[in-house]
Amino acid sequence: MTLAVHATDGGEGRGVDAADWAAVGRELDAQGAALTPRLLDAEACREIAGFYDRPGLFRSTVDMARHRFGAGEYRYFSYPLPEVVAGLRAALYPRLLPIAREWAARLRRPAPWPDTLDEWLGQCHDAGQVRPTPLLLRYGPGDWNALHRDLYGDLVFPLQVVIGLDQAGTDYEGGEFMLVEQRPRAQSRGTSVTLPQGHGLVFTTRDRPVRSARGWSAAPVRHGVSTVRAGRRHALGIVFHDAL
Ligand SMILES: O=C(O)CCC(=O)C(=O)O
Ligand SMILES: [Fe+2]
Repeated sequence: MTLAVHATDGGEGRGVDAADWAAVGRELDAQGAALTPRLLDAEACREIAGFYDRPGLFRSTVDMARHRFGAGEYRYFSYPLPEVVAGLRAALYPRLLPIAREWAARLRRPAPWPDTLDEWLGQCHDAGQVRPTPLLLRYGPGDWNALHRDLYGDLVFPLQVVIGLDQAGTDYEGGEFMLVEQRPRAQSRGTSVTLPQGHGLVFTTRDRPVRSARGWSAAPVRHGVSTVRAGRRHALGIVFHDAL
């Protein structure tokens, strides 16, 4: 599918402030996912992809085949996060917060998220969720990511962002980002998105409100990546709650 890109000025590289966040919220309601304008230029994307070769930046490496998560590898950053990753995480959080709160209100759930990422991470850390969750993924031919949810404890921020770091069709083939939404009392809906380099895709971490006969109900959402057929694909994943 093609998702609309929401920029207020059409400019590239203007970062988080250039996005029309109200439009992102509407697109999330309609599609369950929404693209931001470009957040990182090509050079920044290459630099971040290159972080993968610096094991000192990471707390752990996951062999996806070994855990039956798919095939390929990803690495969780350690604290302190590289400045660009920490900056994006802190800048995106307050933009997604109104959407998170609105969703909680629709679902009549508590909205435990404070105004700043630092305060929210403080709550996570007090609850024992102390390990950083931003991650860098590297896929080669034959690699894929099974449908999953990035839940690491009771404390959950309901939205997350993935940034594609390569150019689809040039750097790699295949490797579409996939979402599957389980609809209440109905068959599931699938959506695939080819991540445009440097743009963020905002999507649902656990479940999202969908209209039902009597108001709203929560539709569980899983995400994954289809098999990369050629080349190499990197993605930066930004999750806002930390892990136990
Ligand atoms: O590689 C991707 O596009 C998805 C990675 C992922 O699972 C995530 O960012 O949580
Ligand atoms: Fe994920």
